[in-house]
Amino acid sequence: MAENKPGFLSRLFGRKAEAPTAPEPVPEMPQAGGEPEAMPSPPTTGADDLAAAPSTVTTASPDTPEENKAPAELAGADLQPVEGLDPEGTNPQEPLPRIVTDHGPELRPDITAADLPAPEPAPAEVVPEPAPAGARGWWQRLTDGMRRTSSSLSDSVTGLFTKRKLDAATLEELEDALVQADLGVPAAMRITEAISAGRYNKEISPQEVKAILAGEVEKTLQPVAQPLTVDRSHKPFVILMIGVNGAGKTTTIGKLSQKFRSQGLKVMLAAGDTFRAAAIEQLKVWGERVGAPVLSREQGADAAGLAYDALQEAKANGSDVLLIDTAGRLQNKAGLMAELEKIVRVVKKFDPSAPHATLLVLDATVGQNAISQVELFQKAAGVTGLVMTKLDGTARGGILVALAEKFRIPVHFIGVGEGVEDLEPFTARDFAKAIAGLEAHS
Ligand SMILES: Nc1nc2c(ncn2[C@@H]2O[C@H](COP(=O)(O)OP(=O)(O)OP(=O)(O)O)[C@@H](O)[C@H]2O)c(=O)[nH]1
Repeated sequence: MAENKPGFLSRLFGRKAEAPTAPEPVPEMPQAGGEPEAMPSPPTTGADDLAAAPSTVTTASPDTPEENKAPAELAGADLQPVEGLDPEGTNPQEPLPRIVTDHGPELRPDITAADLPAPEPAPAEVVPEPAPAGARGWWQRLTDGMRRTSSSLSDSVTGLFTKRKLDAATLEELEDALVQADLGVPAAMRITEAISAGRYNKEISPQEVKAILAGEVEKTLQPVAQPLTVDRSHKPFVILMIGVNGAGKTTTIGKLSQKFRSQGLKVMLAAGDTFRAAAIEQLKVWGERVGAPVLSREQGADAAGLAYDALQEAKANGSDVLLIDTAGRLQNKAGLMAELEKIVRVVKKFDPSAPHATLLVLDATVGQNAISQVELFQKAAGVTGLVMTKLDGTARGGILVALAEKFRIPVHFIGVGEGVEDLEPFTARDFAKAIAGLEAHS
């Protein structure tokens, strides 16, 4: 990673630190070497170190016109065209296909089975089995999940501060370790300065450094650590799930539904990722598992129309929460953005206050690239909250600190594994302690 930061010494001697203007997009999906087009899409593992795995990134050929190239923000997205899909998602004449509802009435009795194209068999998608309930406590799940980030930071701290005086070189190395863990330059500088304050040229124990680190991280995260509250005055409370493909939207919908169901809420799901048949199937499996009806149509159907019908049905059947899945890839960035804008517009026609929450799902393994994803989706759909997934698959968990510092968007949940239980409400103190490698009650 090439982030520019003034060194500790130069700051000490007065060179003014410049805050970084734009983060450098870092494409993070593993590349198996040069030409990924012909590769089949492998299942996403969440690990960021599988250098030998075939790439899922679609790379533009040199002949691709500039406007059709995938933007850096969609690094990791699998931008494949789907025949018959309106690329801009704006065709009002698009015929409405029959609605397939797993539980509940058919909404288009005027269209019969004979009108339908033969269903395309969807490739099977593995949906992880739920972990036995109560197998691990929340702290255990959090620290297990955060182990790669915390051990990388905590090893650096222990290595740097064991029986060593706190001097400029040590602080510089600490700053580098914090930047490597994706906390961002401003936070890394602030933390280093907090650690050096009043202790310069003195000995400081690794434990003390970790405590100061945790305190500073907590201060940054505190304002954004906000629970997702379902406002019961909206029935249904509509949650739009957005994010690039593979970020973990569908899985997070499953995990969230489980939480809502266990609170006694009636939940309905809309399979708005009509781009990929497997995504529709995956959502149905989750729906069955958590006991939530899923409204879906066939692959390639108009996602905005489906969202509208889902809202109508959720209202009719008294659902408390409607979760709408969306595609994370389309032909190009313009297509993806147009589809999201259209979904929001159409949902508002039914209920001007909806969507009541628009959650951007971010994959922690993409590191700094998460910053450009927030900017992109913010423009298209107005993000109200973040869910960060796959913190268990990366040492780059510090990206949440950089995001909090830059955007101040609420962070509701973090994903620390593939199981249904592995979605933790985001709390600043716990996350800060986990990242610094401290015990729960230290
Ligand atoms: N390790 C880990 N894996 C996760 C987590 N959340 C999701 N995954 C996995 O990430 C992969 C992609 O998740 P999906 O839910 O299919 O992602 P999506 O954003 O819906 O992707 P598309 O349907 O392709 O748009 C799946 O294998 C999930 O099991 C997490 O917190 N930790």
